[in-house]
Amino acid sequence: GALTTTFLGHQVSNPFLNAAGVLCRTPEDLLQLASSVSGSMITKSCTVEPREGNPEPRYAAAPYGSINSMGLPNLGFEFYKQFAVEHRGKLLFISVSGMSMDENVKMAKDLLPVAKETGCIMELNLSCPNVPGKPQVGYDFTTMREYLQRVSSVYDAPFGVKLPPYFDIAHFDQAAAIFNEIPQVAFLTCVNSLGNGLVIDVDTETVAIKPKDGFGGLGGRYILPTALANVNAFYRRCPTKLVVGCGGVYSANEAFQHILAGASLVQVGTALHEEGPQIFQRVVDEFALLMRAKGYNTIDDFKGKLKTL
Ligand SMILES: CC(C)(C)CCc1c(C(=O)O)[nH]c(=O)[nH]c1=O
Repeated sequence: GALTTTFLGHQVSNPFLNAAGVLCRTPEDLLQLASSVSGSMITKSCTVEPREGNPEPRYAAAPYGSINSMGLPNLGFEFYKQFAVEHRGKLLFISVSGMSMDENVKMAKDLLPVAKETGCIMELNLSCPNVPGKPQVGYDFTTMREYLQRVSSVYDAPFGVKLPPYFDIAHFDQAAAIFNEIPQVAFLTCVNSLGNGLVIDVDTETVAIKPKDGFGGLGGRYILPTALANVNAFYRRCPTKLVVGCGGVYSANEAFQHILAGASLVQVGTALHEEGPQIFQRVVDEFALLMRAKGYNTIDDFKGKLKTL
């Protein structure tokens, strides 16, 4: 169909998938995704050991999106690796977010044979925690470069990185320079939630989530312009890499913006959490109508073709 596209040699029926973390932690979640219309799917960021995560409420819907401090609840690397081994059908991404560089290197090394065997693709979450007192790895460029050098030295297959949003042109330049040094980094997923927002309920005069005094990552409508800027900034700076868009996608309209900005695939997080996996059928139908209305036959007809003034 018109929405068919390829990603690192894998054909997908449409460019849509879930954002890591949403509807992808448990076997029940993953079955809902596998049986949805999404062209591909990704698992919850995992650590070597299973984790309970933070006390609830740890996710809250907000007027223009969502806030979360889940705390990396996941069933452990072995579960998601085994899921990849047994999975048949749509393209599968495995999100990895170890608690240390050693943990990430270990998971990458263990995932490699499964990736080569099954065609699943690793997405390394660079919002993973760093040494306490230091910023997340995605904001610590020295550590980020070391992470990517060490992972790519044990993982000789294409992989991607999930990036926090950047806001300073110099940071786009410095981050892109690092990614361009590492050929194994085949794609950049922009963006993870906007870190440490605060949602307040005026009636109760209280924060929305329990962990971290209510501080958490923002998703949804709050983050679309920032997500688009990050997609386009890295699309322009990393011509040998693919970009995956994530942030603020509720309909074909925002997905089209992400693809115009340079995204090859488009992830849906907050809107998927709020609407459920039937959102993929709705967005696919809307997207086909939008392409027809604009006279486009394939995604490549308009990918990255954003015009400037
Ligand atoms: C924030 C971390 C817990 C360090 C990583 C997992 C994660 C979470 C989470 O599990 O809290 N939420 C997000 O919006 N993005 C993430 O990357």
